[in-house]
Amino acid sequence: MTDRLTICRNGDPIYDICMKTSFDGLKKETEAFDLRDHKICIVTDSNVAALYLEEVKAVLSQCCSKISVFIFPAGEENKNLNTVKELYEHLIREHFDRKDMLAALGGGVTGDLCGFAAATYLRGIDFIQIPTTLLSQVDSSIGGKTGVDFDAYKNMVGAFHMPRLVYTNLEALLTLPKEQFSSGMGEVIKHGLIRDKAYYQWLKDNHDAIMARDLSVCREMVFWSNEIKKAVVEKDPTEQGERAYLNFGHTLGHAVEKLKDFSLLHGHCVGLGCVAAARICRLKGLLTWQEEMDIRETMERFGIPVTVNGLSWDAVYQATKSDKKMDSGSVKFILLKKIGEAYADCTLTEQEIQAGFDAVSV
Ligand SMILES: NC(=O)c1ccc[n+]([C@@H]2O[C@H](COP(=O)([O-])OP(=O)(O)OC[C@H]3O[C@@H](n4cnc5c(N)ncnc54)[C@H](O)[C@@H]3O)[C@@H](O)[C@H]2O)c1
Ligand SMILES: O=C(O)C(=O)C[C@@H](O)[C@H](O)[C@H](O)COP(=O)(O)O
Ligand SMILES: [Zn+2]
Repeated sequence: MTDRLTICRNGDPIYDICMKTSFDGLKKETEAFDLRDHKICIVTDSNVAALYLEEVKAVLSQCCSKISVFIFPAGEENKNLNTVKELYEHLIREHFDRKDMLAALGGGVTGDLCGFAAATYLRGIDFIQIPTTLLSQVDSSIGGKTGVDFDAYKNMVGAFHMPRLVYTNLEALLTLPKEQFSSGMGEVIKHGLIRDKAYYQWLKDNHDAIMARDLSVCREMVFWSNEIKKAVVEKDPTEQGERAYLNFGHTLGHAVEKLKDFSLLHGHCVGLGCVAAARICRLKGLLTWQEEMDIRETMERFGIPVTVNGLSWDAVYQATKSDKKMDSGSVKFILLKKIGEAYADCTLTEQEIQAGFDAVSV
């Protein structure tokens, strides 16, 4: 199996996704950018810094004249404009110019935040993604969506800004806490549900090896998810249409994430949102009862909570309507025509959406 995918636009290559089992190959990949007279700022969070910063710094310093480091406290609650402001201040202090580069070393929080700073600092500088969580390896590092939360509204401020490279070290999965691994599985299962029934089946068949983090099976999984995301974002890079399918599970998921003050993980909220959406699909006659239950049980088997407590429907509905996915006043909801095929529905009534929420609310 090849260890590389290339993201293209109109048939022209834009950037590569490399899947390796160490950070060593970063040297060769970044040499291509000829940074001998330029600087790189590694942006990372406090947890990842303790694990991987020194190793990555040592590799990058072989092909770049100066390495600078910006470390912020880990957690979704820091994916905001305050942290971006601190990063801008750091870059100004360190005299970063348009030819210098940022490197996002970490999970989706780091990638989204660093990518947004790269999109806006000096009207845009280059950045690379070095994703270290399952979620960031399968989803957030690819496709150029960058941004931060604003007033706890998810990704309310952002930009499309493509990385120059995505360098995935699968071995980083081995240090990931269990709940973070299962959070990534929420997005992985989503990929199967919206686009590829065979992938969904393969995930169920390989449950034990995946949860044991067998790296050869994880590699196949990351590759398969990357292929799905590549196909979607190449066709619709700025979400004019089909890219919205990647938002399956997110409409209610984002509302829960916000209302729970980010105490629940993103991928878990997405999984919960997929279970709620599956109920709506079943009530609309698109999925059978068995299929709805299969989706619920699959999420549970991969460690994703399928219930949430303490949320009122009114609060959830208000938060849902304040998310970005509104279309001329209606909530744009992603549903499944069948397992493996998504579509966007702007006609759901409040009662239909509430029936979905009832499937997960306790
Ligand atoms: N841009 C996109 O297309 C996109 C797609 C999906 C999700 N997202 C965003 O991604 C974010 C979630 O990303 P995430 O789940 O990676 O969260 P995260 O970045 O907060 O990482 C999760 C936790 O794991 C730690 N960590 C990271 N790598 C580790 C490793 N190898 N070993 C041990 N610990 C490690 C981090 O320090 C953090 O505490 C959300 O903000 C979500 O909105 C963006
Ligand atoms: O890449 C996309 O497009 C996605 O929708 C992937 C999602 O998993 C991700 O959480 C994304 O950030 C959500 O999109 P948003 O526009 O609602 O922020
Ligand atoms: Zn997501």
